[in-house]
Amino acid sequence: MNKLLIRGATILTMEGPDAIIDTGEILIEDGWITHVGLPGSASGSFDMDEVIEADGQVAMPGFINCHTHAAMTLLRGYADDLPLMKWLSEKIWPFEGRMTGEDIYWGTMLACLEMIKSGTTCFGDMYDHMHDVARAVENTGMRAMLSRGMIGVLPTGEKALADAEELAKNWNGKADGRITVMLGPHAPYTCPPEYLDKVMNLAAKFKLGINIHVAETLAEVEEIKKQYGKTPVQHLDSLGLFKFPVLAAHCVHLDEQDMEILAQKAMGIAYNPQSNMKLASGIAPVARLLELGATVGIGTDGTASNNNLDMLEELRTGSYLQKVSTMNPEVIPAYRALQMATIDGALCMGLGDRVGLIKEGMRADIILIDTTEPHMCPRHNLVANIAYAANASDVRTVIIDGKVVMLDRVVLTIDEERVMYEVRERAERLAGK
Ligand SMILES: N[C@@H](CCSC[C@H]1O[C@@H](n2cnc3c(=O)[nH]cnc32)[C@H](O)[C@@H]1O)C(=O)O
Ligand SMILES: [Zn+2]
Repeated sequence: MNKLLIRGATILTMEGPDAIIDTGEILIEDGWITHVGLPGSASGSFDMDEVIEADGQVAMPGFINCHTHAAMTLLRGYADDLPLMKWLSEKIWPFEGRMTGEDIYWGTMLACLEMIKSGTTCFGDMYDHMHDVARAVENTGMRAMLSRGMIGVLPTGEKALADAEELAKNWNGKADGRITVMLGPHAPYTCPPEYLDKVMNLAAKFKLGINIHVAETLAEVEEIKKQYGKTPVQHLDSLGLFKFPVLAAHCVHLDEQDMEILAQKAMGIAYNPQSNMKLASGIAPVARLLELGATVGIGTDGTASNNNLDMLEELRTGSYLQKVSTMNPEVIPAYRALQMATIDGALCMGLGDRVGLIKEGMRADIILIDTTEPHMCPRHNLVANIAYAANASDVRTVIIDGKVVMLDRVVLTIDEERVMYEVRERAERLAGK
């Protein structure tokens, strides 16, 4: 058995606003959190394989980015300052059409590197060549929910379905259980009802959830209303999509009935504040969705529309944006924002029984954040300091599934130089330079 002890840290368990343990310790055995408590309370702490001294640091669950397209790091800074439909059809899709599986592998490696260095331990992905994405997840030690993006209106629509089936067969539950699979029909405007029927048949056959972009822009809502006489959410509901566990990304333009449907029937909603701001898609009515009882996680979306994968930045923007758009500073307080970026993100991807809390019986996805820098001083409120003041570079150490993947800012599973070299070369080639 492998035993890892973290001691000296202040533990922000995320089990509740008061569930904070000062200078506590966490025992991890074979990747499981088996003890969380006061100093000296871990039984048999003398026979550890590894001890991490974490004085001056906060231990909390790793961040969970519940909506991204990891390999889009290759497109970071390639096409900015455009609206969604023009951005996708004129810039992004032609570039993506030139990508190979190897490109996607290296793009995902860079994303994993960036995520680990900013404290993200788990991400939800939707892309192409998912076998290569899975390889990167396996090699870097990350945890991920993977879905093959499927665009039904393309000639490759049928192949995408076959790929999705392959992905489920080959990778669901693999990489020591760190990889799970969902189906990824891209959006209602790219997947007509007959195509979504096929997706639902696959979901039933393989017992998979569905990851889909919904109601991202006003243009989408108008188009779907014109075609089907219903809002995107009500259209999907009438097709029976919500009989399956659905993770709905964006959900920016909703009416009250849409919000009730999502609150009652969706497994989760991925809120992507920075992407929605940058593409000027709009502001998702998250404060209202939460009032109605919806589960909302936070996503960065891909780095072509963000342009980074920094979850601390994202949760802060997400909270501030709701405050200003409702003109109510009380909505999404600091602790709520941290919940959305951890346990609620896990729930959105069906992983809430496994990760998102520091609690006995959960897998150990834990980050250690330094609190000794000037911008974290004084400590009136630790939660506010983390949610509103911490930087990605304050994340010192990252543990995923009980394995130390970054120790004191050195990523142990990835050759940083090599990854950046590969991505630079490939990005240039893909851009046609
Ligand atoms: N090219 C694939 C599908 C890729 S799925 C994921 C797609 O979502 C695209 N994407 C990224 N961000 C967004 C967004 O915010 N809204 C809609 N699509 C997005 C992304 O560029 C990518 O093309 C095929 O052969 O069917
Ligand atoms: Zn997306």
